[in-house]
Amino acid sequence: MSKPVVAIVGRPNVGKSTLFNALAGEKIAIVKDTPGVTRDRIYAEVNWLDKEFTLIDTGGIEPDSRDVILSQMREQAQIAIDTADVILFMTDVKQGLVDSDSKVADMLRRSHKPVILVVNKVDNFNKMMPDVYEFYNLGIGDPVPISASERIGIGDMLDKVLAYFPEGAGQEEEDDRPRVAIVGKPNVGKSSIINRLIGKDRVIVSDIAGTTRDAIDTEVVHNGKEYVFIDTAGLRRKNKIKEELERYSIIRTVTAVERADVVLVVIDAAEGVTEQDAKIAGIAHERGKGVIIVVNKWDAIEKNDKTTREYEHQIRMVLSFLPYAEIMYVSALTGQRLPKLFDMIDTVIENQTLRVATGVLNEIMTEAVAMQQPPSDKGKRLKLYYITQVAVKPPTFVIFVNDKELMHFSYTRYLENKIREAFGFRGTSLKFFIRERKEKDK
Ligand SMILES: Nc1nc2c(ncn2[C@@H]2O[C@H](COP(=O)(O)OP(=O)(O)OP(=O)(O)O)[C@@H](O)[C@H]2O)c(=O)[nH]1
Ligand SMILES: Nc1nc2c(ncn2[C@@H]2O[C@H](COP(=O)(O)OP(=O)(O)OP(=O)(O)O)[C@@H](O)[C@H]2O)c(=O)[nH]1
Repeated sequence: MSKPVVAIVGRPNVGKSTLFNALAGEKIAIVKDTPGVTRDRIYAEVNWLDKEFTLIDTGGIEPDSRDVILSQMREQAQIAIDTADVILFMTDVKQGLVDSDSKVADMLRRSHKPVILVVNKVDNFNKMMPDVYEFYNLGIGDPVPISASERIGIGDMLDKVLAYFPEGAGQEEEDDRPRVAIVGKPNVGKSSIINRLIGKDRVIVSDIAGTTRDAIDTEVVHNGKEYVFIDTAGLRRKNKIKEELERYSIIRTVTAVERADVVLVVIDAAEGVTEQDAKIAGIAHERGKGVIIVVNKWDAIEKNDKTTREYEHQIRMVLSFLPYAEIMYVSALTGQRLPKLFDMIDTVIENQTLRVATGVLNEIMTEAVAMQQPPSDKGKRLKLYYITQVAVKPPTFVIFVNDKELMHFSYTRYLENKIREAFGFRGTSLKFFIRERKEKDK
């Protein structure tokens, strides 16, 4: 079972961003070299009483008239219904009950999704409770008073959220079939790839960006082995302003990537690799998933003996945070190299779950330290005592040192390269935690 998704829906100015920040806290600061992904606070990881969930903010557009507000709220609510396990429907005790609140409440009620009615800006519970009762009129359950800015009532609200999580949420899936998410900008050929892999036309593929349908999990059998493809093609919501479409596409990508072992980041060869591709790839990287960059429409470009190298160079530059990612050049149109994708997926999954024995790791570390002296500062030199692998998916290592401050990013990167030289780990990120240990308890 993957991490549950909680979505916030509500009118402008009710305090969604404030609650988002209160819940996400510092955790939203993500790896610095991943471009753009969370700067605009579309989603964050939240940890409450040892339960983890992904929080998404479905809103964020400045509305200018009543009609626009309502239509945007419907849109937000629809995104929440499509993607979330629990919906936080946020209202504002100061604005009181508004017509659009009732309309959205009707929509949420019909969806049969768990909804928690949050009444914000109740900065003083004693004085303001009578105003909160008015919200019972929405008919979607008990209003939960909070003050996002004063951080009152948030714990009780989160308890209610957690109560809706399915048993075992956030834990390892029993199903051990490889799960592969196909992500990428509109029109790069996601649907076409999956149709080719399945061998029949499953969905309508069209020339207009954003015209297909919602994500579907598809089972594909290759050489007698089952795979589950999670595909985000078809941002079928038309006539959207660019920002909104992008927000929606990021939410969809996040929720698909969350459920996957390996992510195929599809790029259009004819367009080349763009910043938007980097944003999407960054989501897979942040989450420590296996990553294969699939350069599609390889049939559509003119090639000579340098083309592949030039493409690779370009990709490595724009996606510099993903040096470990595998790259494949395919064509959904002709089927070129698509069957090879399965071998690549198998390899990446093996690498994601590879465990290296502690003895071997420490040999590598000792040798690496002998070859390149660890950094020092003010006469104090970094000492590395011990390394051990503590987790897989992604492979995660803990290094015990004398002083954390002395462990430079570049030295960690150097050790990572040494480990990769020995074991490859192609297609997967590696995580490192640095812990201090006093010399005497070594
Ligand atoms: N008194 C009070 N004000 C709050 C509270 N929470 C948020 N606000 C204020 O309400 C205003 C709107 O808050 P935001 O968090 O930006 O609201 P939002 O829903 O994200 O707004 P949009 O981005 O327009 O959708 C800000 O001025 C906040 O300071 C609260 O608990 N009490
Ligand atoms: N030449 C060429 N065209 C392709 C290839 N793959 C897809 N296309 C075309 O690219 C367009 C978009 O393909 P889709 O599969 O709908 O793309 P998508 O990524 O699923 O798009 P959305 O549903 O908008 O997210 C269609 O016109 C396809 O025929 C390919 O390998 N070569």
